[in-house]
Amino acid sequence: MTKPQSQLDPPTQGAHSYDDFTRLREVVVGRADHYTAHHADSSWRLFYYENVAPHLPDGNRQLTIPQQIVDELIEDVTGFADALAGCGVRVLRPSAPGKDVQVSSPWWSSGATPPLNVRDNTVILGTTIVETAPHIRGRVFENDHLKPHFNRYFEQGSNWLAMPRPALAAHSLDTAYFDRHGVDVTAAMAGEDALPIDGLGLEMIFDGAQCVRLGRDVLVNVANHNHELAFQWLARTFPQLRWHRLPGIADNHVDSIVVPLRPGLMLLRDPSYLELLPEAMRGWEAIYPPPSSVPEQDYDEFGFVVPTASRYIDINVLSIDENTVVVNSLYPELIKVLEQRRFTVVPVRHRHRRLFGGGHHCFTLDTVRDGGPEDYLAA
Ligand SMILES: NC(=[NH2+])NCCC[C@H](N)C(=O)O
Repeated sequence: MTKPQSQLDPPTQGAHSYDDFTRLREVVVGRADHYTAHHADSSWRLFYYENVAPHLPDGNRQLTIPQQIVDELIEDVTGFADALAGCGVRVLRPSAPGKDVQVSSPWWSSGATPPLNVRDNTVILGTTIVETAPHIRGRVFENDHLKPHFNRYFEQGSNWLAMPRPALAAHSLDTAYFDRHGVDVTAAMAGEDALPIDGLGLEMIFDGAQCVRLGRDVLVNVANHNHELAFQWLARTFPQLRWHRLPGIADNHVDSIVVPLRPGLMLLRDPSYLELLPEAMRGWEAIYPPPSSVPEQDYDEFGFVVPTASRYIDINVLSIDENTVVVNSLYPELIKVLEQRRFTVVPVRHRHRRLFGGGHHCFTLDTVRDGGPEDYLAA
C-alpha cells in the first residue's frame, strides 16, 4: 500500500497559517497519553467554572480519570490522526508526556496537563508561531512537547514569539467575566495555595483558542483584563493584521461558538451571537447546531462526572479545506446538515469530548494552510 502523499514529502516550509478553513497541509494533533487526572487547583477551577461548577470539588483536588477512558480517548485521537493523514495532511505529534508529572514555580505547584488540546497554548499568525499565556498552572510547560516542531519551523524560517509567561501567582486571574454575570466564584478560589507577588495584580493571560483567524482579520474574545492585556500585546506586535474584540462572548475559548467554514459561511452556536460579531461578518450565512443525539457518556460507574466542555462542543470541527470538514461521527445530525450543503464530511469518532474539554479543533494546531492574509471582511 503506498503511503499517503503527506507522509512522503518532508516539511518543505515553515509555518504558514492565516485561517481555519483553507487547504490544510500540516497539523499538530495532540496526545492523551497518561491523561489520567484533572488537577483541579484554583486556576483550573476558575477556567472551567462555567461547566464544572455544579460538580466542583472543594479545594484543590486531583480528579482521577480511569485508564479505560484514557485508552478510549487515545484510540479516538489515533483514529483522528489517521483520518487526517488519509486526507493527505502531514500529521505531527507532540513528544510523549510523562506519567504523573508535577510542575512548579516559586508561587505554586500542580500536575502537568498532557499536550492534548494543542489549540489552546499557541496561535499561528501567518508565518509566526505565537505561544500564548496559559490560564492553568498545569499547562505552563505544555508547549515543551511541541518544541521539536517549533524549532524545526524556526530553522525553516518561521518567526517564533511568546507572550510574557504569566506567574499565575495568587490574585493573577481576573473574575470580571463571572462578576458581570452575577456568578459567585468563591468556590473556585477555595483552597488557593499559590503565593502572591506583591504589587503584581492582574497579568496577561490568554489562550490561542480565544482567536478566530480570518486572513488579515483576527477576532479575539476579551472577557476580562487578563485578556485585554493580551489583546493589546497582539495588536501592537502584529499591526499588519486587523484586530477585532469579541466583547466577552465567552469565559475564554470561542471555537464552540463561532467556527468559520469558508468565507461567508460559519457554524454559529446561536443567533444571539450575531450582533457581537464584526459588522462585516453579521451578513455571513450561519449554520446553527441541529439537536444533538451524541450520547452523553455515563461516568457514574467511575465515581465522578466533570464535563469541562459544554454540550456545544461538537461544533468544534476541523476544516481540511473550504469543502471538507472533520465532524464527530457520533453527531449524525450535523453531518447530515453539512452534507446537504455539499460538504464532504470526514466522520471521526470522539467519545469523551466533554470530559477532556475539547473537540477536533481543540486537538489540533494547524501550522500550514494554503490561505494567506486575505481580506475576508471587506466592508
Ligand atoms: N480549544 C478548546 N479547548 N476549545 C474548547 C471549547 C470549550 C468551551 N468552553 C465549551 O465549553 O464549549
